[in-house]
Amino acid sequence: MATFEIFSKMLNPSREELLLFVKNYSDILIAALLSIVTVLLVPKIARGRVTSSKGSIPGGLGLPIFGETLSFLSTSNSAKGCYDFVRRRRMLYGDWFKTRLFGKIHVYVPSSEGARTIFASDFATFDKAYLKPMSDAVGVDSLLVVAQETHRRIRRLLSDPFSMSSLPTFIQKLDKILCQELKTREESGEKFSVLALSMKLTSDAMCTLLMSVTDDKILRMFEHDCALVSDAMISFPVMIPGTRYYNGMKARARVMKVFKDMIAERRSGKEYSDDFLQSMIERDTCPDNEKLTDAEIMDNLLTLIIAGQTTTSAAMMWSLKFLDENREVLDRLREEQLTIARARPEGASATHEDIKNMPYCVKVMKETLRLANVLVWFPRVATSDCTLEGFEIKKGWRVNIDVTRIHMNPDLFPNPTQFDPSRFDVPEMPKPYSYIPFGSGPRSCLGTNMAKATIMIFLHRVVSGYSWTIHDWDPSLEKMSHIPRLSSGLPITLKAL
Ligand code: HEM
Repeated sequence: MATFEIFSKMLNPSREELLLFVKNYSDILIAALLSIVTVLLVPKIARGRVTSSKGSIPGGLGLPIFGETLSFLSTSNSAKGCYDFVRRRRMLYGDWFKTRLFGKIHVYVPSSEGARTIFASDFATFDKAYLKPMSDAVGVDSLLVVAQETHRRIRRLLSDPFSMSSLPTFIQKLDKILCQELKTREESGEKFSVLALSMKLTSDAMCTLLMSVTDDKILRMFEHDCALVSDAMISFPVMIPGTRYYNGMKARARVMKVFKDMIAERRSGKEYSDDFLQSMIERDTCPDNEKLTDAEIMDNLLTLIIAGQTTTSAAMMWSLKFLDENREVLDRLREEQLTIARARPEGASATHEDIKNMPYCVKVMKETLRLANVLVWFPRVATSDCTLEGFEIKKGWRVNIDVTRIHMNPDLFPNPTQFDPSRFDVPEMPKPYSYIPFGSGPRSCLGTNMAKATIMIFLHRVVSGYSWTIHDWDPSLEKMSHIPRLSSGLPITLKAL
């Protein structure tokens, strides 16, 4: 193409090209625009670096109000992922640093001691705090964002489907879906993305467990729309068509409408299987503290699907990559898994009992979660002035437990970038709160047992049934994701053993 034509195309983009540009860069464009306006309106820009005096935390706060939001968004929009924003600042300021994002001062807490203090003071000195787009995505009645008293009630009522007693049924349902999906993919011989498969599996398993949804059209709608809502969690929260935030909020509205219709249908007297949604509806006549409002049911159904799907599916994807890179670990795991598979009658489901007999798989799962850090930090807000390890924290500051730093600290985990399940040969961790993939305390992960079981059943079926070939080794991370995931999704082909 002649140079003139190239320039002419750049200056006169097609409608599709413009839309694609807006979709990919809208958050950064909006943040850049707002930053420029601030620079013009505020006469003195306090760009100064805040240095460390005794008790104060070092860090650069950037522009007034917007702080380093632009840099955060642009790092999140790169192939290194949003945690690179933290990594770079740690190199500049040291382990403890502060920054300003979306108008709030954020402190990153890099130590297991700091994590312990925060977990122990959850609901007292600290409370949960999400960035605005995150709380908009899950809704004001979500377990993730409600205040202490409401949290206690909602958590108690949500706990049932995630108890140990519900696990055997969940494992059977998941195993059935998983076996079918793997068989279909192996038989087709075609390349597929592990991430896409694990997103589908976790979404379907959750929708079946919570609402007994089996209609494929509705399942695909949930999978698609919940992923859009999740994508909106890192975005600039303004309703401009074409942006991630806009698309996420529209998807949220569609999902809410389906939930509302399902609740109305069930109340109209249709018969339904015994599931979480039904158990909530049957509480209609209970006192207020023993039930959920419809808005609470809907926000929390969405929360559970998103919280369970994105985290667990990312861990499943990383587990296959780490195993492929560490063949001696894979061989040992396969030996264990084949013993279990061969002891089971032909065609029978994997069971909860099977999982209890997989000591090496437990270590592989734990090491995957340590190295993958699917939740890169855990956000809180200080509800009063306090100190953390001698550093002053002001009321209203965001305090992020930097679990990635803790899990990658060489003093706690020697040679931390190495995938080495044998670290977990010893039952005790090197220090309390040094291994916290599911958090701790009153806000710890509600789906811990389910997530562990899902990853282990996945590993069991893949490793004992198939070998795989990875078709793309590009280490780039997905852009604008709050969860580190390979942008390739890890494309593989399967071959039956
Ligand atoms: C590998 C998978 C998973 C990981 C690594 C993970 C991790 C976490 C962590 C670290 C927290 C606490 C965050 C904090 O303290 O700020 C959390 C909370 C939560 N998780 Fe998970 N999670 C996973 C899977 C699941 C699943 C399968 C579900 C259920 C469907 C789930 C539901 C929740 C909920 C509802 C909360 C909020 C609890 C509360 O605030 O009381 N998670 N998760």
